[in-house]
Amino acid sequence: MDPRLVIFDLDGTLVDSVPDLAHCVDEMMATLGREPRGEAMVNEWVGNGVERLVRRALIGQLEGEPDEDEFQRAYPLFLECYAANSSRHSRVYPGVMEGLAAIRDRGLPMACITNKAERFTTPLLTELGLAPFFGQVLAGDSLPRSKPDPLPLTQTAADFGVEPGQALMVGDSVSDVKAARAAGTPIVCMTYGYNHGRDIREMEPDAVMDRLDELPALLDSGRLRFS
Ligand SMILES: O=C(O)COP(=O)(O)O
Ligand SMILES: [Mg+2]
Repeated sequence: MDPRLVIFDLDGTLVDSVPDLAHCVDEMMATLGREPRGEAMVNEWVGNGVERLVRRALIGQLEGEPDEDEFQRAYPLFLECYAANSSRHSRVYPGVMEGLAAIRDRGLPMACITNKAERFTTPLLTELGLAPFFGQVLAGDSLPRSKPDPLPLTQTAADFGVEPGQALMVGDSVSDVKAARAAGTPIVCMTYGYNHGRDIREMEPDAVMDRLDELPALLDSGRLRFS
């Protein structure tokens, strides 16, 4: 049995966005007279929106808060850089276009839910040719609460006229798993994404995939259960 809606996360699931994010983190750090962080560290800090990424970059770790004055100087620097560079080096992962096309050809509606801010989400989806696949896109600042809160998932399901348990979420991080569990939506995760340096299998998604074009076979296997 197929889901009645498939919801995709963006960063780390569809798009490898770290090259552009790290470039702008490092530009920002240089302007502040500080050391660059580099792609490996930025990889661990993506997933809770660009504001949280900037805060993490300033303190050099996942948890904690930077000096507020420095954040107020830093954040506009990052935003300006990323507005001009959000899809310069970002690429869809191998298998993504094929996987999305296969789900579309199966007649299943698709939505995208990201914690990336709306002003960056829309251009990125458009420039990488992903926008036409999605009937709806919710960004990190589209609603009062974002993933790991279930609100974007329950809202999207309602907008498509289905129950959350009739949808499938495809993500890459603990925030996706928590949001999906809280919404009652089955969740499959990509093994290659960004999960703060942890293997996503630890969060026990319903299944994992190495490439998105494995999704049709996973649906055919009957391993996933929808209400
Ligand atoms: O932190 C981000 O901006 C990316 O978030 P996403 O993985 O929800 O797309
Ligand atoms: Mg993600």
